[in-house]
Amino acid sequence: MARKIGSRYTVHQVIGRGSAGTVWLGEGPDGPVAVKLLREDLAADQVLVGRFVQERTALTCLDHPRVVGVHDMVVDGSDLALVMDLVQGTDLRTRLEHDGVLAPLVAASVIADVADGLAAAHAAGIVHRDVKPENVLLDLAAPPGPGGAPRAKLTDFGIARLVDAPRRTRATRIIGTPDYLAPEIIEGLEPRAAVDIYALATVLYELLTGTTPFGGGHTGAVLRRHVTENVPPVEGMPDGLWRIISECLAKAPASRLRASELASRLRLLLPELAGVGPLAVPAQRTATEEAPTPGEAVYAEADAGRGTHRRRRGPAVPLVPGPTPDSTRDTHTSLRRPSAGELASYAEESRAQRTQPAPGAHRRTRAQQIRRRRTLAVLIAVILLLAGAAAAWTAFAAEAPAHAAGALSGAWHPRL
Ligand SMILES: Nc1ncnc2c1ncn2[C@@H]1O[C@H](COP(=O)(O)OP(=O)(O)OP(=O)(O)O)[C@@H](O)[C@H]1O
Repeated sequence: MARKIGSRYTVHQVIGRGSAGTVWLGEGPDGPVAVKLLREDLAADQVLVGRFVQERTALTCLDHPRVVGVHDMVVDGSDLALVMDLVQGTDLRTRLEHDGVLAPLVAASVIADVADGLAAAHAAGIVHRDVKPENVLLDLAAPPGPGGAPRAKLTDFGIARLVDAPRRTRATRIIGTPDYLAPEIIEGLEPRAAVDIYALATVLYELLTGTTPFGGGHTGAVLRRHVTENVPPVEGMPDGLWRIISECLAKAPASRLRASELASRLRLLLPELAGVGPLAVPAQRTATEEAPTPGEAVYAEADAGRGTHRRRRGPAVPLVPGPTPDSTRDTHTSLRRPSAGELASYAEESRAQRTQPAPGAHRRTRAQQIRRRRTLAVLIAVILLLAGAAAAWTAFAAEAPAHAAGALSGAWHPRL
């Protein structure tokens, strides 16, 4: 079903859905484009429309091969649309879901591409603020990079901030996706370029291990870990990659690499990563296993219905035509920022949990608890069954002589 967007674009087919709207395959005066049509409620928000128009230049000025370019913005009646480069391929989340983990060479090459895009954005004074696998598109039509790695492009610059900002963002709220939030954002500092580096290092860790370093469980637990915990070394992780990840996940923003440094450090490592197989990682965790501590319970509401770990799906433009992906998932979010007291209590909880040093270990302990509870339940059931059987036997034994006598006499009498 074709539909006109403004006077210059026609859209034909939905190629994906995100929390802010629907992405369509379209046609413009210069050829095929991707058109992100914002949700009606957002498009009807005059403050939001005003902000989009104000930021038009910032959004459309970024021209870099590793960034999905925004060519145009259309405000037309009830339509508010961003016209973008059309990327033929898939997004990094879908690739990760398909593969589980990526080989170190492929992961490093993809992240180096994204770091190049970020370097260009940061040089232009733009902070992305929502770097995550969903916002990295893999251009499968372009010649592959080292080790056959697909070329990556970063998309959705500033969209989370624009969409969340007008009505919901106050000094007390956080914009972003919990797993990728730098600690300084949680502590209330103004997000600078280093927040993107922290998020990108989180993505690199996730590509290599299949899980984010501080994710899992309720949002409050995730925020606490960002602020108070350090990532323990991962068995089998190539040293060079581990050093880069640790530097970029530093709690102090100033200690992190800059985007251009990150890109060049990763590229220097590529030759030694050639031929290194993907890490052997344990089975995926189940995020819902972890119950919130009292301090974290305040975030349960933010988690409800959002499914911070629901992962999705959906190609950008599939090279092989298939069914239209339905990618309805709320990925970025506006959260209440924890108070200083809550952060301090998170730190206390962290100290109390010293026997559970790593998020992975934390989750394993929780799984063990569940197993222990199940074993206990089975034991109690067996004990109750045995007790019942014993009581029944005692009662039977007490009555047995009389029954036996009656039965014997009853059995014999007729024959007498
Ligand atoms: N420029 C593009 N070219 C091709 N496909 C795209 C493009 N931009 C987005 N897509 C696809 O459209 C889908 C939805 O993208 P969108 O940016 O709306 O949401 P998201 O980033 O996945 O999630 P959210 O906006 O909730 O963070 C994704 O599957 C993505 O792969």
